[in-house]
Parts: sequence; structure tokens; C-alpha cells
Amino acid sequence: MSDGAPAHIKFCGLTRAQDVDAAIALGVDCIGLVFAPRSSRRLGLEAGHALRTRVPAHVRVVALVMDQPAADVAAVVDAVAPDILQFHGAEDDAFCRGFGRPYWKAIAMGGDPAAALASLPAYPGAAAFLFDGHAAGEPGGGGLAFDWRSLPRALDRPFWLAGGLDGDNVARAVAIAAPTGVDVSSGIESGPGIKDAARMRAFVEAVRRV
Ligand SMILES: O=C(O)c1ccccc1NCC(=O)[C@H](O)[C@H](O)COP(=O)(O)O
Repeated sequence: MSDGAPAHIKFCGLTRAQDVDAAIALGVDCIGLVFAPRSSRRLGLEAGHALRTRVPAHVRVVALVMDQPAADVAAVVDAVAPDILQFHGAEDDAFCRGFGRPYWKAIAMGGDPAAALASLPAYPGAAAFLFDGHAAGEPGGGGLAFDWRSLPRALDRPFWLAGGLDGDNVARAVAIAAPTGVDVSSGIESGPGIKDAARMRAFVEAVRRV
């Protein structure tokens, strides 16, 4: 749970240099780059590397993967040097630990939230959890929210809230769930992977007003 500090902000699914630059100028804490095969925001390794080089050291780069072979994840690590790996699929803790990076585990809250929460002890190595609104087996980034009240009142590590957030609802979400941070993709877009400057700004301002 939050310690009362402002929620951290992660913009996810960036594909354009100008959006990365704008996000950094707005002061976000994390930039998410998607390498999952089933994503319309998927980056190739060269494009991911090029975006990564624009990000200063105080902003963390999070590489998203989903049910990919270890060699593919290792190639992302080699090419992009992410600060964090975010796993979105059915990967287990041993797999997620195997790349020499801290990892966050996305938890799909869109189907059976109780079953989703029951899976948390299976990830003792996760540095954080990211609760997302999609159902298990489905990709993220679809703007699907879940019932924020279904999250536990106490967790033993940081957690991020994701799924269907935007500048209009993020303040309420933070007030209800008190997450460590908030993650947004489609809620700041004009189209898949195309971030909108005004929506990005509105999101950051809404979080900072909480
Ligand atoms: O964004 C994608 O296309 C994606 C594809 C496959 C796995 C994960 C993906 N995104 C995960 C994210 O962290 C999104 O930011 C998160 O699902 C929130 O998305 P949105 O509901 O659109 O804000």
C-alpha cells in the first residue's frame, strides 16, 4: 500500500521518440516498452534500443514480455538493457528470475479476481505486482478496468494499478486502491501506440492533484 507519497507514474506502450521525450518532460517515473508478440504496440529490438537510449538514468525502463521463450526475453535484455522486466503471461517465478533483472508480475484481475490474488504467493521473487484489468491469457493495453476495491488492503511489496485508467478516473482509482504507482497505456492514446500530448499531461496533472 501507499505510504502517503504521491503515486508513481508509468506510461506504457510507447512507440515514438517524441512520446518518450514528452513523457520524460512530464516527469514520469517509468517508461514501458512492449515486446509481447500479440501487441499492436510491439517494438522490434532495434526500435526498442533506440527509444531506450532517450531515457535518462532517473527514469526506469520497463520491458514487457508475455509467454515468450527465454531466448527472446534474453534478447530483449541484451538489446534494450531494461531496468525491470514485466511479465504478463503464465511465466513462473523461476522463469521470471532468470534474466538478472528485477521483475514485476502482471496479475490479470479481469476474470476471477480471487483466483488471481491467490496466485501472488507463487511469485516470491517479484519486486512488485501490477494489477491489470484484462483476463488471464489476454494481452494488456485494452483499456479494461477492474473493481479497484477488490485489491487487498495490505500487501508485502509495492504494487501498480493498471487497466482502463485515464485522466478522468485515475484520482478516484488512487484514492480507493492506494497503489505505489499507476500505469496507463490506451488512456493517453489517440491510437494504438500513438500517445496524445494533452492526454499525457492531463493524466500526470490528475495524479499530482490527488
Ligand atoms: O499494451 C499492450 O499492447 C500489451 C500487450 C501484451 C501484454 C501487455 C500489454 N500491455 C500491458 C500494460 O502494462 C498496459 O499498460 C496495461 O495493460 C494498461 O493498459 P490500458 O488499460 O490500456 O491503460
